[in-house]
Amino acid sequence: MSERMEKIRNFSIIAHVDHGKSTLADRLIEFTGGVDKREMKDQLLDTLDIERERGITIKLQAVRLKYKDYTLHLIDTPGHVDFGYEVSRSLAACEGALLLIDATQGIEAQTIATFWQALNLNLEIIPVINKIDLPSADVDRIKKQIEEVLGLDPEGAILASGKAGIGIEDILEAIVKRIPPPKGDENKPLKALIFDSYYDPYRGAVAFIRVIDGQIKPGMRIRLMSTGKEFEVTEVGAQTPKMTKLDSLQAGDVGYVAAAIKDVRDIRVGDTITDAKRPTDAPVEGFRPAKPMVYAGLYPTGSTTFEDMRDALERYSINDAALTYEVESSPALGMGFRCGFLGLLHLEIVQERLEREYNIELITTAPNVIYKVITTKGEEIEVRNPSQLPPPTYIDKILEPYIEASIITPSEYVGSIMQLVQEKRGIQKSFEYIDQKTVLLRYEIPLGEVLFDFHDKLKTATKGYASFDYEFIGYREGDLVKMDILINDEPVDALSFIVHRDKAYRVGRNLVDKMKEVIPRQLFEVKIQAAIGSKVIASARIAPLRRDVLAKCYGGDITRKKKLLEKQKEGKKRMKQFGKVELPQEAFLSILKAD
Ligand SMILES: Nc1nc2c(ncn2[C@@H]2O[C@H](COP(=O)(O)OP(=O)(O)OP(=O)(O)O)[C@@H](O)[C@H]2O)c(=O)[nH]1
Repeated sequence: MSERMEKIRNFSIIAHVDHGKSTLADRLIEFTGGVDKREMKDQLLDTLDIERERGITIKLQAVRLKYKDYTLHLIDTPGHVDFGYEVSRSLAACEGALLLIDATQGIEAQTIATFWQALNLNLEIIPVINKIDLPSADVDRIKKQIEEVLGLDPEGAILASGKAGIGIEDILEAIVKRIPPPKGDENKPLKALIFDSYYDPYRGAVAFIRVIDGQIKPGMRIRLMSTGKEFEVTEVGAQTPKMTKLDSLQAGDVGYVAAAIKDVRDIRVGDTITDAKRPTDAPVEGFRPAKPMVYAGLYPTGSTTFEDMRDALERYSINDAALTYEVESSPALGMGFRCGFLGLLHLEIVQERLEREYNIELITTAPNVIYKVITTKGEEIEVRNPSQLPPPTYIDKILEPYIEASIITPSEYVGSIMQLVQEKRGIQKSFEYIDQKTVLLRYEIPLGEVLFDFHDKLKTATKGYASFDYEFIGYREGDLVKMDILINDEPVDALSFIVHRDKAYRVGRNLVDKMKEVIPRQLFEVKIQAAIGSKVIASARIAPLRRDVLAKCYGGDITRKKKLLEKQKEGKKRMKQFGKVELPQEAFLSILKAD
């Protein structure tokens, strides 16, 4: 191994949400002199506004730090279950990981999930007990958990506080002493793993890479192995944390590559970059094309036209390779798009950014998972829109996606969790005390059930003390039926959904009640019905509005009248006209609260 490579360390910080990952990362950058305090604010690892507001990291990036005569690459990982594949690719670019545990909280669901991911990739794991500055920190308890739950030597754990700057040097020392340098061969043909990408208006689509073998420099012709597409490198560099140009990136290095690539979808996370003239014989293992898990319809409303929306989606998806969309037309909502997302958070982010950054007014239909139907002819069809479920006579069986969920909770809430999971058709797989007062539960649950308000209910049932993480485990048969919603006797296709037969009556009943609450009164009576096939199972009526709301203002105060009209206009936002009835956004999402 070259002397240069011996002085490189590549690592990530993995942790449950809020255990202090960003704060520690900032502190490491600050300590190693990357930036001074004043600059810090603008250069936090989280760059997008929405991420910062929500305190969630979505885009991973890689920062090069200098410590003594070592070069450290700190690779950021997204902290949400929607982005599990991205996390695994970022970890694949590392030789080690800091496993951060909040000393006041202890091990939580995501701690274990990311720990397993890192372990499966053979990373050197350094446990860090964080937030020891807090009076309620219980270091002994955490040490015990580290030993008993993770099977790691608790003596190797570092005590730290990112906030108070405690243990920062110990962490850096552990990184250089305990994490091995990268393996690889500078003289072999180029082999580089893509672990993230973003769109830069000046550079085009930019890939974040870990070079495994060989080197990459400007002028070189590169090939992306999953598609065979070729590009010429215009720039390579590293984030220090500013984007800093370099002459080359070599085996063991982490950095960015720009190659006048117009579309970020050409840069697939997990793909391998090689030299087009002298290609490597095999790509890095583990590539998987991004696969949406959740679909929803997005429809233009207000002054936004279908064309505006198509244009915005086109521009938006240049920067988000995981979003898929196709034109869909709904009898109720007109022309719109069926979009595929990695998960619910991803959906929310897309929706918010389209509204805020692209000024799009839109309505989203309730998200649904992808169902698989085996027809009586033995064909398999993917159903991404519940209204397109074939009629029962064509269906042999319906399959739905399942997840394995891990829930960590104080033991007093186990009873309420069991009840909740049972309502969600979960099957308990294991029950394990991780210390005297904390339990780890594993369940298999249909993913569709988790979309329906699981998170909030879990929070309520455990006063926010339980943590939750999951992974996809495959498709299973379910006794599922399609439920249609009728407004004034007309079915609204965009409100159809698929539900388990045993719960259909309860959900149908709750749904019409919820809709009754959110649909504003109109000048005529509105009838809402839930039906399976031709059988109506629940219905509700909204009494008509009295005609004299505005009349009252005539001759009266003009500003009051204006206010009233403005208020009505505001209320119109995110509404969709269905026949004569106006349906607000909440009506489309009522199903999420109906279980
Ligand atoms: N007392 C104390 N608070 C800390 C420490 N580190 C972080 N915090 C606080 O804990 C909260 C979460 O910290 P972050 O660094 O944003 O956590 P994170 O793990 O990056 O969160 P995500 O990006 O959402 O995954 C913030 O309010 C921090 O100020 C620490 O060492 N001591």
